[in-house]
Amino acid sequence: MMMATNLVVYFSVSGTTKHAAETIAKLTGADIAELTPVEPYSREYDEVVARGQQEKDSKARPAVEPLSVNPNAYQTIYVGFPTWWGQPPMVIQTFFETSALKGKRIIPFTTSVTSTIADSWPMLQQLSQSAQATLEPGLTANSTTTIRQFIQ
Ligand SMILES: Cc1cc2nc3c(=O)[nH]c(=O)nc-3n(C[C@H](O)[C@H](O)[C@H](O)COP(=O)(O)O)c2cc1C
Repeated sequence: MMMATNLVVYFSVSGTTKHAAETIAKLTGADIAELTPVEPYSREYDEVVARGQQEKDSKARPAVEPLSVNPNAYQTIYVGFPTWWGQPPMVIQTFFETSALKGKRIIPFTTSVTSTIADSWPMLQQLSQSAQATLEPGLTANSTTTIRQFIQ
């Protein structure tokens, strides 16, 4: 079996980013891997908000389980996350800092209510620079139509 050269890595709490990630993987023929925190997030919205806020304020790096694939085997990595307070959740920082991403193309995507991928750009730029990865224009993946247009 030929290995895909693209990988979709995503973090999702309530399933919206998971759905977007699956759509991107299907349209691009990419492999897909979920970024899973060692300590799962609650299903209760208020608890997610409280934990997310605490992690953001303390600049936490929540531990994540090893990915089901080795990102090093791919050239292009789509990295997806829900926007939390106008930026990526801190597990995305964990991912960038604990993966060997040197020389990789990173295409970020986010789901949100109103925020766009541009809001997350400063943090993504900083993380990509530190990882010596190339940050490519990404997308706000709130609809299948937008995803289709981007992939075309
Ligand atoms: C802790 C928290 C913070 C959020 N902050 C924002 C925000 O700043 N901007 C926005 O548009 N949506 C915000 N949202 C909404 C989520 O980005 C949106 O519901 C997202 O699609 C959820 O993705 P998921 O189902 O993959 O977890 C926030 C949600 C949570 C739980």
